[in-house]
Amino acid sequence: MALNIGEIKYTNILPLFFYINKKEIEKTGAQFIPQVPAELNRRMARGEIDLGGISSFSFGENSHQYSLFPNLSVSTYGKVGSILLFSKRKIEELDGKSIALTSSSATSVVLLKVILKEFIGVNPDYITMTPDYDEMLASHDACLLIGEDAIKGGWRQEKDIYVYDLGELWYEKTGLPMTYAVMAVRNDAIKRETPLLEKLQIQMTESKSRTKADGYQEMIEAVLHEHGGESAFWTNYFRGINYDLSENHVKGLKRYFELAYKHSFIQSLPEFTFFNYSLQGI
Ligand SMILES: C=C(O[C@@H]1C=C(C(=O)O)C=C[C@H]1O)C(=O)O
Repeated sequence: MALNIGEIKYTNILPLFFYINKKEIEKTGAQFIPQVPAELNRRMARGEIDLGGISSFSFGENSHQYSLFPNLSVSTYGKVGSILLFSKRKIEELDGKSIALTSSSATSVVLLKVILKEFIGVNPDYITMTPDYDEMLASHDACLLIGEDAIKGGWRQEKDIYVYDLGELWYEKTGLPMTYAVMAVRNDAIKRETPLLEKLQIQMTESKSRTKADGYQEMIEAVLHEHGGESAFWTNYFRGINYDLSENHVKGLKRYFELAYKHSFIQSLPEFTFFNYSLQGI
């Protein structure tokens, strides 16, 4: 059985995939599956995807079956720019109000709930919706969007709408980085496909360094073509994201899972197991 590889279809993870030699990988029969995180999470839990950029929350829910690619993630120390709560009211005034949550996310949905419950002390009602800024705000007091849905919502700069960046709120409250996505592999695939997984690990790690080395400029040409916007915006966006998974990132994730557990958003605390840790420095 060839390897199925999940690729988050938002731009935030692109630095880890941009320079992968997909043709070479696909020659083995492997395929890349671009999808929103929530769909990749589901397919990976069912065993239809073997390796994927997935929501860190979903890793936490299935950690006994997954291992992490070392030193790869989508994280920030503070502002992320693409995980945004758009609200008609100040965040402190959302108690008892209704918040529409994007159906594409897992990490950020729980991050929002944790922040509101633990740090702000409000209890809104939540409803999950297909991401659509106008429809969500037409019938709810606030909405949570991620990825390009959030970025494009931010570009609207609507007065009367408060915009909260969850990465920034998390950092203010905890002083820790937040990791939104990890590169996880199913343990059953490791036994079957070790050499190909090592090749992917090396290529992703190299893609991370190479995109960073030119300030993401070659990659941004492709992003501009697909999404528009200003080159300076994207440069600032990718420079604000941190693609490592250091001990400090794991500390941030552990804090996140402890709070999620405290408020019953997750059933148990995850274990962190790594694939091929010895290659982490490359
Ligand atoms: C930075 C982002 O990180 C993401 C957020 C995720 C989530 O909330 O589950 C999952 C993967 C990442 O794509 C983003 O989508 O904007």
